[in-house]
Amino acid sequence: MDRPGLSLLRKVAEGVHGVEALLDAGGRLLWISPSIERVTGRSPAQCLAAADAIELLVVDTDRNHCRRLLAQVLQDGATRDVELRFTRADGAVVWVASHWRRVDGENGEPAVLQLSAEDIQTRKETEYKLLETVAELRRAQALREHYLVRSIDERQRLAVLLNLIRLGILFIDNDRRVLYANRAMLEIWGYSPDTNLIGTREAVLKQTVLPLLAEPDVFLAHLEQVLENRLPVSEPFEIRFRDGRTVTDRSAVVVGGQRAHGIGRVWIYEDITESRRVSEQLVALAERDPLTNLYNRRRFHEELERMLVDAVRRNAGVGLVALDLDGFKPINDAFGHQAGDAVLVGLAEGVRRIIRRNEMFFRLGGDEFALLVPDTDTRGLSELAARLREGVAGLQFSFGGRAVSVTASIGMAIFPDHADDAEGLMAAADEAMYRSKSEGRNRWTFSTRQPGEFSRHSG
Ligand SMILES: Nc1nc2c(ncn2[C@@H]2O[C@H](COP(=O)(O)OP(=O)(O)OP(=O)(O)O)[C@@H](O)[C@H]2O)c(=O)[nH]1
Repeated sequence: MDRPGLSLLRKVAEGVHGVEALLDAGGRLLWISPSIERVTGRSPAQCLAAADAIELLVVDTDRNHCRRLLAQVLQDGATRDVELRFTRADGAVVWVASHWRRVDGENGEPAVLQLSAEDIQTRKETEYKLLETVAELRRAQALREHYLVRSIDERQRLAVLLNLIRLGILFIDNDRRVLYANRAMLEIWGYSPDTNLIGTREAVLKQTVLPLLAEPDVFLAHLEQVLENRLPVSEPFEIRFRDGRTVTDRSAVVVGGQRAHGIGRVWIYEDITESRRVSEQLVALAERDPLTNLYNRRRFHEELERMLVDAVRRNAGVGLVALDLDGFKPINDAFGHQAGDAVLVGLAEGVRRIIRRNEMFFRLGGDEFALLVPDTDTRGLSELAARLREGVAGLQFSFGGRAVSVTASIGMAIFPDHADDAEGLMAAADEAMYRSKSEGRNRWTFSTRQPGEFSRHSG
């Protein structure tokens, strides 16, 4: 090639955009294009002055690979393309796409290596970002799947649990549609166990359940009160069913995870029929005499105290009537215990018929009875006593073909005329009753005590 052609070629080589370099077999730099300065911040002169250009320009982890490539390309003449990293003068790393090619010398000159390198840093950064984004997406996806599996498991566990418990659970969403109902809810409200209520409107539910209720209007008013007032938690409400069941309901607004306002309302139903029956039975056992079903001595004391407090507040009188059967033991002895029982039951029924609704009759034990009479005075109590005496004496029994009757000795005292407390009143009525006994039985007697005169006449 002639000289002008050579200088033109040099100009072209020096003006190339990418980096072009020539290296000998020892890795020494023979020539490098000025573009190296744009890519690495090092001038061609600095590069040429370096004893080992690979060490100067290539990051340490890629250097050995470069040296091997150099040897291989020079040896077999096959071109190679590889992405590697250059180090910049400021310490930063620049990715380049490099092309390695052997250039054979003319006239016996040794072959040299032509290295062409394109700056691909921007592309690499984009690639990295993309990879990071993909990795992030994969992690998020894995996490979502993990939580999905966990939430399905959780839901299964919850569904089994909710179907096992005896409380009815109903979840109504903000569109007033059923979102969830457990088995106990279906049972309480008379649905078959396989009914699917999900999506059913509240209004439709109402239509099916109202006919089951003893007081549908009361229930509707309760629903309205809870829903209109948007009560966060409603108080327990008793729902009475026509078949005799009693169910309580309570409800609460459910606040969603992300929404500040509620996402619906959960209703809890509890059938308390059985527990109510048992507790009523227990109360009855505790305060009633099993033979006559009259209130017992325990309830007598409670009522006496209560009536006295009430009487003081209202400035009224309370009458206490003590009633003891005459000659009861001989009935037991002659006709047996069962006959005695029949007399006690007959007496209870007979007295119940005589007394008014606000008067309370108690069996204190054995053949001993008591009556509490609110708002009374001497005259009222005398009239009652007369009716009682007659009523008892008029009771007719028949045991073993023999007609049997009983009489009662009655003693009376009035609060506050004869006593100013419960104990005093009982002592006064007892004393009067014993006077009836000692004066011939089958009669009624008033106490002669004065308030505060507790034990003067006792004994
Ligand atoms: N059949 C029966 N007898 C009872 C019951 N509780 C107590 N008694 C009996 O009632 C009798 C009460 O004795 P008393 O008060 O002396 O009998 P009474 O013959 O009426 O004597 P007076 O009151 O003096 O007339 C006793 O024989 C007890 O065994 C009961 O639940 N059933």
